[in-house]
Amino acid sequence: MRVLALNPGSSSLKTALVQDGKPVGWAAWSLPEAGDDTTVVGEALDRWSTVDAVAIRFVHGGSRAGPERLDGLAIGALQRLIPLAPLHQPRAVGLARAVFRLRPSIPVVAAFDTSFHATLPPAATHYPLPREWTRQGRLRRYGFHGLSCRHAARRVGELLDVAEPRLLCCHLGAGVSVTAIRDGWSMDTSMGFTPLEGPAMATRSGSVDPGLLLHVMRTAPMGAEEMEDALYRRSGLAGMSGTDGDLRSVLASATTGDPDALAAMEVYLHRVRREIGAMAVALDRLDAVVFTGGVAAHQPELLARLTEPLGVLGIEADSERCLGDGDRVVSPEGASVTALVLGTGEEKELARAAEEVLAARTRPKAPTG
Ligand SMILES: Nc1ncnc2c1ncn2[C@@H]1O[C@H](COP(=O)(O)OP(=O)(O)O)[C@@H](O)[C@H]1O
Ligand SMILES: CC(=O)OP(=O)(O)O
Ligand SMILES: [Mg+2]
Repeated sequence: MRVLALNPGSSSLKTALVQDGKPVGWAAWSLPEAGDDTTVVGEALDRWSTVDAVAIRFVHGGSRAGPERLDGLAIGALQRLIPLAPLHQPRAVGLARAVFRLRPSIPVVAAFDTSFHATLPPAATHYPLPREWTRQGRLRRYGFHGLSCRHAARRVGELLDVAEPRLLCCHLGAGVSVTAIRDGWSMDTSMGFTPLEGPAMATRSGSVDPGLLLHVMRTAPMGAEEMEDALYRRSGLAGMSGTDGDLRSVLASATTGDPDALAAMEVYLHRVRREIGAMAVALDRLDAVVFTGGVAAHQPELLARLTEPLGVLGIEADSERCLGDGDRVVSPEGASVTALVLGTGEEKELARAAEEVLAARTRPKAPTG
């Protein structure tokens, strides 16, 4: 099956043609350079003319436990989740609508970041808020980067000779999260109700004391839109350093001795380390730590600096090994935890989801009686 995978991230739009599980074509844009949804989809469908299905990454799927085939009704339901993932969900909805417009006969499958975390233990999903707020089960922690985590768990299973591996998946892209995974199951994760919780990100604040936000609301009153803009688009590395938040820009400013950029890097690394520590306690032992996402792929030299103070958890990365290519072990010989850099497998997981959903639809029904 030839699946066109569409992966709208917060700083990029990645597309791939995946044939029988193997990516055979790839195109990516930095945002905001990518054209409008119809142009992107039109170009992809022209480039890879024979496509059996389109798979789209939706970061928020609410309580959906697995991928699903989209129709107009389903898109409408996903559109209602836009306020819970304002950097991602509008583009995913727009891409789906563009495929329907341009090629109404191609099946479109949505795969959700949140589905991987649908089985999180209750203690990891529940917010300590008034019962009246949480009773319906909607105001809870959902978790994100699930397609990336699923791929990381799959690769660790293939690469390490360990039964029921316990691993941490550190996704370092424009969004940043850390997830504890036990034998393929999510045990805890740093992102929550929205992809705003957790470490500092490219333009997102990550976790801040809610009391600080209350204070700001009182002293500099602003509406929800303005607060959303500040927390999602004007905070994180961008807000701290005065750059666009791309790690390349922050590192370039830090190299010139810019004090804000230097401080931003320290805060960024400190907050990722803190989440690594927090997630480790969701596992009864630690076999592996995976670094993935654009930063792990393109700034692997940062990983030795990131892991330097993590010896207390047995996590180490060797600076020479970090500089290698492809999926690789970066921990030194004899380290108690295997540290790996893995390519981000979201597009492969998208294609797999489309194959699963469409195979289930065409499979003949088992005879009854
Ligand atoms: N070609 C590249 N060269 C160097 N760094 C890159 C490159 N592409 C991405 N990055 C780094 O990866 C980060 C974005 O990660 P990525 O996972 O692609 O983002 P998204 O969250 O949009 O999916 C950027 O901040 C940048 O530091
Ligand atoms: C969920 C999320 O933050 O995704 P990305 O890193 O692709 O922006
Ligand atoms: Mg991404």
